[in-house]
Amino acid sequence: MNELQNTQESQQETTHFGFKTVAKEEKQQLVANVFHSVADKYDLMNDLLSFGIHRVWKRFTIDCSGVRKGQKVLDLAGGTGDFTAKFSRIVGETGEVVLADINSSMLEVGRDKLRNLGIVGNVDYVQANAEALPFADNTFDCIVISFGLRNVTDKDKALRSMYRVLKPGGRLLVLEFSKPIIDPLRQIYNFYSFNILPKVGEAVVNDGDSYRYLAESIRMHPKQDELKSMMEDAGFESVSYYNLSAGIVALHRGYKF
Ligand SMILES: C[S@@+](CC[C@H](N)C(=O)[O-])C[C@H]1O[C@@H](n2cnc3c(N)ncnc32)[C@H](O)[C@@H]1O
Repeated sequence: MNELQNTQESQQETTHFGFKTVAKEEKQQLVANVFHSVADKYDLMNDLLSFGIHRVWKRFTIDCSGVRKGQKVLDLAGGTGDFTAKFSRIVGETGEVVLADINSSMLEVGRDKLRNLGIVGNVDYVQANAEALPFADNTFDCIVISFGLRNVTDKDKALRSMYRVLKPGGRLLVLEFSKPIIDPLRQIYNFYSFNILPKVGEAVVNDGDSYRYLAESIRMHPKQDELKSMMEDAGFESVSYYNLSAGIVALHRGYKF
C-alpha cells in the first residue's frame, strides 16, 4: 500500500466530534452520550440558551414547509418532538407524522411530552439512524431535520437517505446553526458560545462538556453555501436558504422532483 492510499484510508476512518478528531465509529457513541445526558433538561436548556428564539426559528420553518392536511411528515432527529407536535395538528387525522431519532432517551422524553399534551393518533415513533432510514422509497411529503444534521457522522449518506424516502414533489427542510454574517455579532456570539454556554450547561445539567461540544460542533458544521452544495450533490433541486438571526441559524430547503 503506498503513502497516498494510507493517507486516504486514515482520512476515511476519522471525523470530527466538536474540535476533536475521533474514529468514525466512536462519534456515534459520543453523540449518544451527549443526548442521553441532556435529554431530561433538553427543552428547558433550549429555551434558556436561545432566550426562547428557537421557537421563532421553528415557527418560520413550519411556515416554509408547505405541509397540508393529509400529508405524511418525517421529523428526523426529532428529539423531544417540537415539530411533531405542530405538524400533528396541521396534517390532522388523515395525515401522519413520524418522530424518528437515534437516541432512546430523547425519544422517550419526546413521546411522554406529546402524550401529556394529548397528541396521539397520527404520530409514530421510530428509533432510527438518519444515515440508513428504515422507510420505503418515496414515503414522505416533507422531512424536517432541525439541529440534527450537525450531529450525524456521515452527512452525505444521511442526505441521500432522506432524498430516497421523500416522495417526488416532496421537500427537505434543514434547520441548523450556521455562520453569522455580521462581524461584530460573530465576536459576541463566539464569546457567548465558548464561555457562557458550557457554564450554563454545568449549572443546570451538571454537564459542561456536552455544551462545549454544542459550541464546537456548530463551528465545524458546513456553512450556508457548503450545505447547499451538499444537498444538491445528494440530488435535491431548487435548493435555497434563509439566514435567520443574521446567520446564527440557517434554514435550507430543497425539493425532490
Ligand atoms: C439538538 S437535538 C434536536 C432535537 C429537535 N429536532 C429540535 O430541534 O429541538 C439533536 C437530535 O439529533 C439526534 N441525532 C443525532 N445523530 C442522529 C442520527 N445519526 N440519526 C438520527 N438522529 C440523530 C439526537 O439524538 C438528538 O435528539
